[in-house]
Amino acid sequence: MLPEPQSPSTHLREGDLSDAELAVELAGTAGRTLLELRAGVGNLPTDEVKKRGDEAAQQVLAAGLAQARPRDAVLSEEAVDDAARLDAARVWIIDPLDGTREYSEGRSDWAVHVALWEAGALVAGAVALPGLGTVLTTEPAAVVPSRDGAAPLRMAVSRSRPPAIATGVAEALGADLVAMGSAGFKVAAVVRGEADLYVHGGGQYEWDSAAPVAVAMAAGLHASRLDGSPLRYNQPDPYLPDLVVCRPEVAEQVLTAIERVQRDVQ
Ligand SMILES: Nc1ncnc2c1ncn2[C@@H]1O[C@H](COP(=O)(O)O)[C@@H](OP(=O)(O)O)[C@H]1O
Ligand SMILES: [Mg+2]
Repeated sequence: MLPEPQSPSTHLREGDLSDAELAVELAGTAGRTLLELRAGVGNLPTDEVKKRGDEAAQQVLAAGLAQARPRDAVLSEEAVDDAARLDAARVWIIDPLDGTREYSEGRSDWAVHVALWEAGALVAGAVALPGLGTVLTTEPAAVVPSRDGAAPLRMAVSRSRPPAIATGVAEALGADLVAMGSAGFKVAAVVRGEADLYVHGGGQYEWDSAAPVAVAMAAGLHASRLDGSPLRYNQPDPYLPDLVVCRPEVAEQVLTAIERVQRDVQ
């Protein structure tokens, strides 16, 4: 039996939960709502399932944030961007349904992202993985399992639009490619020890990576742009087209491989 979709408004009050606890609560609630919705859609066209999923999850997160953090700004994939966020001290960066395609296909590789940016840094976040029945968060941080250093690296990439750079980097590292949907699910695969790195280029937005990167960095993983520079959030243009998340012990090797492959294709 799936849990009843809850309206967070029934019990969320300002100050009841820490920021990380709130992120977990909201991402988990949106995830359960999405599972319930999908179980009840029958054979609706996939575009309609995507639309309903995006809307339902947005509604849960927006209502919960308005209730529990009424003074904070929000940047969401599913809402009109309000420039007031650029002057706000605290901004929630949310992707109500990441991996919309996979969700609509009945797969489990999709996620709900809730992150908090405060004064220049990601300070709290949660990534719900409803298909796996789990939520990763920043506090308590996830514990990344150890890996067999002799085994080939496993590199998570987009299953529907793998970036041009992916194959070259995998070859340079002798890595096996593991294709899956959703930026959050791929970062979570590295956190969960199912993959060792995630490389993306060619297009994405702040909401696709903010919560996953918050969770990954809290767990001690490396996260940066492909050129090794820091990922910056709450920028005027939320386009943030590339990133790499990997185990810290392979970060230097991975960044060197990316640099070499990018130089070769130029
Ligand atoms: N080239 C690109 N341009 C813009 N967004 C991209 C992109 N490649 C991936 N994304 C976004 O990143 C998320 C993960 O994609 P993928 O599964 O291909 O790795 C998806 O988010 P949404 O599902 O929230 O739209 C997708 O839209
Ligand atoms: Mg997304």
